[in-house]
Amino acid sequence: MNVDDCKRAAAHLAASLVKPGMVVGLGTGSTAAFMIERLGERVAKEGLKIQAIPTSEESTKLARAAGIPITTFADHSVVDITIDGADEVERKTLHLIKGLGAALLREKIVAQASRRFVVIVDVTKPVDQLGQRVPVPVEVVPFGYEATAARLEAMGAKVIRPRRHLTGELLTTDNGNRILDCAFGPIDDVQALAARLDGTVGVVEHGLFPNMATDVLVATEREVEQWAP
Ligand SMILES: O=C(CO)[C@H](O)[C@H](O)COP(=O)(O)O
Repeated sequence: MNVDDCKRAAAHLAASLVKPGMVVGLGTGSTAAFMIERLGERVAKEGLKIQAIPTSEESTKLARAAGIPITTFADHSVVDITIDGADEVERKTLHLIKGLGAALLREKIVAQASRRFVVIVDVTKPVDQLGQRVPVPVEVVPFGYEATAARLEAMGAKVIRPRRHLTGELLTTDNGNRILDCAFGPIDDVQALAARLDGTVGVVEHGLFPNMATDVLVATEREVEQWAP
């Protein structure tokens, strides 16, 4: 199995947890895309009746193309289940880094409103300590973002301003904000760092998701492991 096969296996298992009548949060990224495709098949073939709240414009497009009905928080304040990918999962705690696809703000709003938050990853994502492989993406308001970046650097981060692959422009989120990728290295106290980022002026939201996952499905070459906190 290659990485895409692993992502698909985790995505399909997660899609099987969705039951008729549920409001479903749809994550963003390549693993979530397999899950959206599978839910679309269930809607078309089994007549599965669900309503979905996507976490990005990209996932909204995929859901529409897959024939999944879309709803919003104006009609549903609680989401039954959200299924989303992650960039790192800390093995012991199941704390997450998310948002390298720039959708972290909507992802966190939807995850926080969910009864169940199922994270789907391939075997490359679990780590012993968050921050050991990837930076923490931080969504910041455009005004004064250079000053916010300096603030984050003073907190010990190496800050990278990601650009769009094709155009080279600075990345702008679906919410019109900027992303700063903040490499802190291995993070000893995830909740303390999350609190410091929460308290930083100019920061809208960050990609640390401590104590949020209710289930993590990790696809290895042989099976999909199911982890719970
Ligand atoms: O948080 C995310 C997007 O903001 C994604 O879930 C995360 O980047 C994982 O993506 P992929 O499944 O493509 O590896």
